[in-house]
Amino acid sequence: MAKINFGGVEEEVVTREEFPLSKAQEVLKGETVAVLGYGVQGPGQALNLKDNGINVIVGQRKDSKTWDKAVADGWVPGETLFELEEACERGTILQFLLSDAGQIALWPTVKKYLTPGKALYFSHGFGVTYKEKTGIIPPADVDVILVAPKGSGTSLRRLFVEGKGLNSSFAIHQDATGKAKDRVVALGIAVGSGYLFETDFYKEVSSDLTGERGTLMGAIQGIFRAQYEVLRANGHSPSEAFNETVEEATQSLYPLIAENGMDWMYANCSTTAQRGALDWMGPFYEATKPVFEKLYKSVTDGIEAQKSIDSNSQPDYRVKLEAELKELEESEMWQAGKAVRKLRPENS
Ligand SMILES: NC(=O)c1ccc[n+]([C@@H]2O[C@H](COP(=O)([O-])OP(=O)(O)OC[C@H]3O[C@@H](n4cnc5c(N)ncnc54)[C@H](O)[C@@H]3O)[C@@H](O)[C@H]2O)c1
Ligand SMILES: CC(C)(O)[C@@H](O)C(=O)O
Ligand SMILES: [Mg+2]
Ligand SMILES: [Mg+2]
Repeated sequence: MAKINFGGVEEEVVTREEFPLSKAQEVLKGETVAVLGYGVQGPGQALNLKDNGINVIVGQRKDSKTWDKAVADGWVPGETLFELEEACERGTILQFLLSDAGQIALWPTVKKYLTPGKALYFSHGFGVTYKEKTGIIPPADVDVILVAPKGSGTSLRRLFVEGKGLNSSFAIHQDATGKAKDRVVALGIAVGSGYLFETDFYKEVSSDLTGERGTLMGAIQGIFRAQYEVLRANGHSPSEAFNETVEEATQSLYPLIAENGMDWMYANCSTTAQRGALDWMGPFYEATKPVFEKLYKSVTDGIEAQKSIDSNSQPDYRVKLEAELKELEESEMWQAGKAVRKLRPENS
């Protein structure tokens, strides 16, 4: 583990320099990694593992769209693509990458194949942390490990192909074999992570549920919508409101933050903008901090997990989610966005 100073706080992390891919390949050479589920994380992790020379198979429900997607991605039925149950039998490391609600339904099947010495791998602390709600209680004689990429499986794959990597957290819930640390770090490197930082299942699930409901997804839509509506209500055109709210953020200013931090993005804007942003960051902070506190409490009280299980276990959960996404898509702001994207020079 490398000791790195993060803004004055020292953390031990794993980098690709100290744990190179060749070491990961060595650790995993006798293993069959079975990726169960081929939704968003499944393809990203499975394809990266395969391209990194790891022995990997995919388990998926036959006669499903995602089975066909797996075939289109090059997985071969009967060789590297199997029904879920057969993949569970063949795998020595079972990567449980069904949706969090789907994991509850498949758990009795997976459990049957968790013979001593195998490893059960998650990309979220959800199933194990909320065991009273999920029933996921692994047997004591298997390793229980986690690698949680900090981003979408789609980005995990895209960045890997570009020679980059998403950072991931890792955790060990159970070390039955004495090999859990090597196994989890090797998997973290082999799925295409940047650097790895250690956590535990509880901290992973509480931070992750907060982040996606907060700045990463929920808050960003809330704040974009609020500003867009104020501009529109005051007579600004959709073009002006969308460019000033979203397009400039994603195309110009956020990439500058990604490259060199907030101060550097500020420094590349006018002094007029800098003065105003420095004055207004306070009121926005004051207005939103209580919302983040409320959100974190809702997460740690288990309310967010319960809501997610209740709604995503319904037979028609996908149809309902799609209907809500459609509402977003059909809103004026995101319709304006569609028109703006079409007008980007690279798209016209
Ligand atoms: N989506 C992401 O990019 C992302 C990022 C980090 C961590 N994670 C975690 O990774 C895991 C997988 O997430 P995902 O978003 O890829 O999942 P997903 O919602 O895309 O579903 C994955 C697969 O589960 C299958 N599935 C759902 N219910 C099932 C059932 N009852 N029986 C059999 N198969 C079923 C679906 O067909 C699909 O192939 C979750 O624990 C999630 O929290 C996801
Ligand atoms: C990609 C995210 C939001 O980071 C992940 O946590 C998820 O649940 O999909
Ligand atoms: Mg999440
Ligand atoms: Mg996340």
